[in-house]
Amino acid sequence: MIEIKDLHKSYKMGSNSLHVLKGINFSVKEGELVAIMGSSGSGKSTLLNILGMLDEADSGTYFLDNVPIKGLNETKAAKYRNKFLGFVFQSFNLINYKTALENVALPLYYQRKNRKERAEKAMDYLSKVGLAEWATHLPSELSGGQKQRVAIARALAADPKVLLADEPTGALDSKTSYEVMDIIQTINDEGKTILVVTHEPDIADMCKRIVHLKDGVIVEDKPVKQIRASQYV
Ligand SMILES: Nc1ncnc2c1ncn2[C@@H]1O[C@H](COP(=O)(O)OP(=O)(O)OP(=O)(O)O)[C@@H](O)[C@H]1O
Repeated sequence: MIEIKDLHKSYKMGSNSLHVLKGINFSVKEGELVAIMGSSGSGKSTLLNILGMLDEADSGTYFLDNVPIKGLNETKAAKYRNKFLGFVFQSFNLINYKTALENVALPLYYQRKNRKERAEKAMDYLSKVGLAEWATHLPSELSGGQKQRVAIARALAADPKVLLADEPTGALDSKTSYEVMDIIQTINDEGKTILVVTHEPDIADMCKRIVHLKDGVIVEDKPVKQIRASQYV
């Protein structure tokens, strides 16, 4: 599904250059639930922005569903992004004047689904995250965890092949964080490929595999089960 090889990225700042990603290699198969973990400044967001086609690497290759991303022009890239990738952000990014249902229906509007289909599908996705009863509420009337669940339902409504979540629990207390991760696990159990960027080890632990980034290089890439087993020997 995702294959990246020898990815490098630097940021230019005046005459200086900050080398942030220093030769990243990894691949993600369909149906995986992967945490990209690392401390602040390790390069997680930079990597996620490249994976999300919001930014380009300086060198290296990135194949998404066997298509090389570098060769795409902007229009094609946008189409490809909308078709393949769904995003969930730390700050939810909901539209404040739209109800929960309308927020979830938005990608369906862009897919030119008719009104009835939009309402039905959006309701299905809201139900999936346990918020059917909150359909007519505005984001301001929802808790942080509920807002994130609406954001997840919205991302799913576009039926992306891969869900990219950037610190999805970063603005939530631990109990609510676990509830949101429970939903992410359920969606993954149903087959969705998901990448979760986090700096919190207990959130990474709720994924199936952890890619540990440190100073722009991958220092560990292992299934969670294997990491847990090695902790008990
Ligand atoms: N647009 C930019 N211009 C210049 N430097 C940047 C830019 N974006 C990020 N950086 C720098 O690149 C390094 C990696 O940043 P990045 O945001 O990828 O790390 P991160 O692991 O996601 O950190 P955090 O958890 O704090 O978000 C940091 O030193 C940051 O200051």
